[in-house]
Amino acid sequence: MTTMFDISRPLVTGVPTWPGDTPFSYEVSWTKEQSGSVNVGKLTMSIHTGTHIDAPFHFDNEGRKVMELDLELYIGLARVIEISGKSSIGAEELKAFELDGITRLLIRTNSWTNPNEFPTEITYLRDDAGTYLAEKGIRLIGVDVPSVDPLDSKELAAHHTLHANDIHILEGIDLAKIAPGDYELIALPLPLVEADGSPVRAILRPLT
Ligand SMILES: Nc1ccccc1C(=O)C[C@H](N)C(=O)O
Ligand SMILES: [Zn+2]
Ligand SMILES: [Zn+2]
Repeated sequence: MTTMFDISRPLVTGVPTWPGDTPFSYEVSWTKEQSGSVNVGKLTMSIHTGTHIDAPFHFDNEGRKVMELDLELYIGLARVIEISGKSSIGAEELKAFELDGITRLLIRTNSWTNPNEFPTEITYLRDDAGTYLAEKGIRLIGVDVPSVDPLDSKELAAHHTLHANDIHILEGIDLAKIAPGDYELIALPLPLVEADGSPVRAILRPLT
């Protein structure tokens, strides 16, 4: 019996990053031979690599940092819906789904087709998605792509509208094997006091 689905993208040398962003690197900087007792690893990465959350400070200098976010939102009942083959998603597409009573919504767009390369085009959220989801009571949105906005967007309309409606953002989850339905989500950020986001280990557990 499957007790959990790992929806995190593996963090490994060569993992795709935003063009021009810091490459991911893990190295043993102090070997067992050198230290006499242990291997000690060193990690270098952009926070917006693989599966991660954005804190509002990422796109708003006055915005909250990771430690100020509400941890409760990253654990609990989440609904997975699938909306494939669209260039963008807004209120119109979302209206087709029953979202009453749902706090966390994960959207499987299937638009990041080759996980070994950074995508050139993704399904993004239109401006009216944030207002519609807020009306429905959604507080966390998760997507299977690196951004909720178009990849070349500078205005980041979806990020700002979601934030204005107090909807937290989870990006880069891997939903390729996840059937639509309800699950328990766990995707906790690290206690990075100053940070604009955090990598997360995201899992879904079937409801019992
Ligand atoms: N890391 C970057 C490097 C360059 C340009 C954009 C980004 C982003 O992270 C944007 C996106 N809004 C994101 O939250 O993932
Ligand atoms: Zn991000
Ligand atoms: Zn983002």
